[in-house]
This record gives sequence, C-alpha cells and structure tokens, in this order.
Amino acid sequence: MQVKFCGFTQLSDVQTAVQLGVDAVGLVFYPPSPRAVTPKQAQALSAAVPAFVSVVALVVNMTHDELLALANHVPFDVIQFHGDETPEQCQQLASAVNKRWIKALRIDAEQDTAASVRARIDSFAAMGASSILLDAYHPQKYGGTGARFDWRLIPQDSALPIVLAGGLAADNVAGTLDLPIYGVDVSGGIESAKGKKDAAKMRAFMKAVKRDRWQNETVTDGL
Ligand SMILES: O=C(O)c1ccccc1N[C@@H]1O[C@H](COP(=O)(O)O)[C@@H](O)[C@H]1O
Repeated sequence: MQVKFCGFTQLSDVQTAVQLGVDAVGLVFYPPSPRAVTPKQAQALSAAVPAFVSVVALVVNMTHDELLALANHVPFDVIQFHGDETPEQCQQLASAVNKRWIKALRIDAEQDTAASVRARIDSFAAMGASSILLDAYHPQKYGGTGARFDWRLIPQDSALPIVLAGGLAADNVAGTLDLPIYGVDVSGGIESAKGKKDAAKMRAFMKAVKRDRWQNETVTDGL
C-alpha cells in the first residue's frame, strides 16, 4: 500500500513525513486552499524530498500557462488534477510539461455507481493517466474536506490503480487494507491545524497502514 501525505506548508513536517517512510508528498497549488503554497515555498519543501519519494503537485483547473510556469519553478514528479479537468485536458496539460499525472474523481453517492465510476476511470485511462484518485464529492469544495464516501462504490476491476482519499486518519485507515486499492492519500487526518501536520498523527497513520504488510509472511530460503 502506497501512502501519500498531502498539503504540506512547513519544512519540518516534510522532513518528518520522509523519516516515517511516506511514498509521496503532495503540495497544493490552489490559492483558495488553506494549504496552498507559492512556488517559492514549494521549492524549499521539495528540496527536502529525497530520491525515491515523489513530489506531487495538486492543481485545480490550472491553465496551460500557469502549469508551465509552475513546472519551470518547482521540481515535481507527478501532477494531481483535482478540479473539473476533462481527460483530454489532463492529457494535453501533462504532456506540455512532460509529467505523469493522476486524476481525482469526486464520488457522489447520490449520482455514482461502481459501474459509472469504472466508466469514468476508463476515460482517463484512455488518455494516459498513471492512477486515479477517488475522493468524496462536496458541492462547494474541490477537496480537502475530511469527508468520506461510500467505499462500496470503489470498482473491483479498475483500469487504473486506485488511490483512496477523503476523510482518512489513523483510526480508520486499517479499514482500507482489504479494498481493491493501490494507495491512500490523506491531508486533514494528519493535521493539528489546516496546513500544519501533526507528527504523532502522521506516525500513527504510517503504522496503521504499513505494519500489516509483512506480518503474515514466512521467510523461507533466504528470500
Ligand atoms: O487540501 C486541500 O485544501 C485541497 C484543496 C483542493 C483540492 C484538494 C485538496 N486536498 C485533497 O483532498 C483529498 C482529501 O483530503 P482529506 O484527507 O479529506 O483532508 C486529498 O487528496 C487532499 O490532497
């Protein structure tokens, strides 16, 4: 299970997350968010991320020129489109900056079914997405709401690896370990205040996700 922590604004929090073994660090480039960072802040934060840990740039309805400017100033690895971007727009924007990308789909229990979610995933897979992120729908906000959606809407046979987000925290993430997902993404559930991560919550989250992975494995033949 891959773990992405998102919404960093402080260097010490990034350093703590890296020490805890996080797989990806998310930076929010969406000015209305309380977790938004400037390119200059992001340069300093990404400099604390070593090789083999990904820096993910979360953007919401960013224009081509804005994304180009961002890519020229901040060394990130993956784009997370978290707005209303179509599959074609994602493909065009990401290829303009030569980056891999994931798309966040906001799941509305009143509108979506597992089949409709699967169809939406297919449309982004066809345009070259690396993964899909599933988050809870909110009528006024694009994300970072702390809300969960009905996990029964996660399709079993997705065309893309699924990253689950929305209202995760140390006390509920163990419940995701049997779901058909590739990774989890959390922001509010590891914070003491918006944009300020809590070291104890980050640690508890990592323990809850990673500790089960090998515990039932028997080491044989030196492998
Ligand atoms: O964090 C934000 O402020 C944000 C703003 C706009 C779009 C997405 C945002 N965050 C992402 O939302 C999900 C769920 O967050 P949470 O764990 O429920 O707080 C996650 O991918 C965040 O990175």
